[in-house]
Parts: sequence; C-alpha cells; structure tokens
Amino acid sequence: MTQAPVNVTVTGAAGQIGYALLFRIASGQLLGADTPVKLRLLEIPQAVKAAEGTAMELDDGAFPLLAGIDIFDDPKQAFSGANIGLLVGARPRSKGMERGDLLEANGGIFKPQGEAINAGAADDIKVLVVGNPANTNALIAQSHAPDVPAERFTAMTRLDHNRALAQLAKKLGVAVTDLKKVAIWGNHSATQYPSVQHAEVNGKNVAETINDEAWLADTFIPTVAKRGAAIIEARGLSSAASAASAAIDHVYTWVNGTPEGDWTSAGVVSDGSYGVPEGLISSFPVTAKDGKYEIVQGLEIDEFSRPRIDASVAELAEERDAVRKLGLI
Ligand SMILES: NC(=O)C1=CN([C@@H]2O[C@H](COP(=O)(O)OP(=O)(O)OC[C@H]3O[C@@H](n4cnc5c(N)ncnc54)[C@H](O)[C@@H]3O)[C@@H](O)[C@H]2O)C=CC1
Ligand SMILES: O=C([O-])CC(=O)C(=O)O
Repeated sequence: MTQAPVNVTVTGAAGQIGYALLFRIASGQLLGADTPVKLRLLEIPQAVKAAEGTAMELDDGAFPLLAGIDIFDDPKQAFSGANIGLLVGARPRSKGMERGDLLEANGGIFKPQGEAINAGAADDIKVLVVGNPANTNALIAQSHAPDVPAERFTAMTRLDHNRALAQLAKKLGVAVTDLKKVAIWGNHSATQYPSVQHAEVNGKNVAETINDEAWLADTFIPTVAKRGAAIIEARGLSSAASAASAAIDHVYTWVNGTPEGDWTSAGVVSDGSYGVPEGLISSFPVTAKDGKYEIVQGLEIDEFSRPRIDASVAELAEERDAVRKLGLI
C-alpha cells in the first residue's frame, strides 16, 4: 500500500552529485518502490536558478513517486519537516587553501544546517553527510543539534566500501555479491583503512584465499583509499555518479536493514568501541536493523589492522581538535 510522502532534503542540489542523486531518489531507489517522496532542495542563492533547471527536468521525468519539489536558499526552511537530510553541498578546497581554512569554510555551512535540523526537522530525521571532509562536517552539524539523537548523524564511507568490494571481486574473479564482511574504518580520507580481516568470499576467508599480504597492503588498500584522487585525475572532476549511488545505498540500508550474516560500513558516532574516542564520527563495520545503524561489536583486531585503524582515527581526532579550536563545535 502507498504511504504518505517522505520529505527528503538535499543540499548542494545543483552540484554534480545532486544531478546524479535526485533522479534516483525520484525513481524510488532511496526508500523503495512504495514510498512517495517530496524533495526539498537547498542551494546557495547563486545556484538556485540551476537547481530550478534540475527541478524542471525532474518534472519532465514524470516520476510516479515524486510528490513535489521545493527549492530554498535558507536552511531553516529547507530542513523544516525533513525526514531524511542528504548534506551534499560543501565548500571544495581551492588553490592555496589550508586544511584549517577548509574546515572553517565548511563550519560556516554545517553549523547553520545542524541548527536548522535541530529547530525544524521531523522527529525521525536521519542525516547523511556526503560533503567533505564528511566525518568532521557531520560532527559539526551533530554538535549543533543537541535535541536530535546523535546517532541520527552519519557520514558517508559507503563509496569506499563499494570501491573495496569492486576491487576484491575483480581480484578474486567473483561477483560483488559473493563477498561479505568487508569493512572501512576511520576517516573518509586517504588514511582510511579498508579491511578484509573478517571478510569472506563464498564463506571462505578473503585474506587466506588471496594469500598475498603484499597485494593487500601495497595495492588493495592504497587503491581504495586514493580512489577519489584517481577519479579526479582521470575524469577531471571528482566522483559524482558513484558517490550518489553510495548515498542511495547508505540510506536504503539504514531504512531497510543489512542482510543476515553481513554488514556494511558507515561513519557513525563512536561509543568508544575499538578504542575510537567516544563522540568521533568514524567509519566502522555496521549492521542496520529497525531503522538504526549499530557498530558490529566484539571483533578481534589483528596486528596488521590495529595501527591502520589508529592512524585514521588519530586524523579524525586532529580534525575534531581543529574545529574545536575554531569554535565550530
Ligand atoms: N563522502 C564521499 O564519499 C564523497 C564526498 N564528496 C564530496 O561531496 C561534495 C559535493 O560534491 P559535488 O556535487 O561534486 O560538488 P559540486 O561543487 O558539483 O556541488 C556542490 C554544490 O553545493 C552547493 N553548496 C555550497 N554551499 C552550500 C550551502 N551552504 N548550502 C547548500 N548548497 C551549497 C554549491 O552551490 C554546489 O552546487 C564535495 O564536498 C565532495 O568532496 C564527493 C565524492 C564522494
Ligand atoms: O576525493 C574527492 O574529492 C571526492 C571523494 O571524496 C571521493 O571520491 O571519495
């Protein structure tokens, strides 16, 4: 039976990820084929006209599940009543910009958006931050939404997870669906740790099946961790359709759950598990059930994995300290 429309707010709607994302949301791939959606698009004033153009094309798609489109340049209005928030718009790094400048510029975006979510989003709001630096932007937004349960704020590492699946499937000559329990740990950055420690291929341990630690350490991990840069090098633009696809996967899994015996990866608020300081938004292996992501508990972490997880988590802690110093959290 068809339900009431779900309000989906998308920021950065006129950008390249927005262009790939909105049509898939409208077609029902975000929430399922029975769920109508209302799109609430947020852009900066200069890009509202371009967002209107995308909205015209969405109209022209005659999507049966698309129950309406509204366009805003004010976060308070855009997030009013939002059930899902996809925070894609962010300030890209420009020439000569230092890391601190980037964090500060993004603080100016994610602080008011967190406040707007706190003020007016629906009680069941779920937030996915895509805009980089995604984990720390999610932390900034979350820290300005004290009335929203912290676990509703997540950062996207599903693209990294999907990249890892694709690389392993190629190496092993199997389908991505033959793989289970791959995990991305830490930051959505080049320090991330894509782990196969617990991964299975058709029920067998992946690392034992590949039997080539050098390939894992020197090819697999850097290929996944630096894939964003490799796409920019090849395309002249950063990943867009694959990022949109991963955002669809992240929310679909959050709402519909992970399959029995498998997990996925997401940036979620740490509860202190695996030595990741409480409150950091770090990628973990997670399961989803009843509309909640939960960190997979009780995994043994081997000697190969420990320093790699720690290094990426240390970078997240540095980013947190930097935004704290700037008064952004
Ligand atoms: N987490 C992940 O796996 C990935 C993250 N990204 C990040 O996603 C972000 C978006 O990427 P693209 O769509 O390619 O960028 P883009 O530059 O094509 O589009 C960004 C859009 O955001 C808008 N925007 C800027 N500030 C805004 C604000 N305050 N409110 C609303 N909209 C605002 C801009 O006007 C622009 O239309 C970037 O930060 C990129 O680095 C990209 C790929 C993967
Ligand atoms: O590297 C970038 O700028 C875009 C990104 O996050 C990715 O593709 O993973």
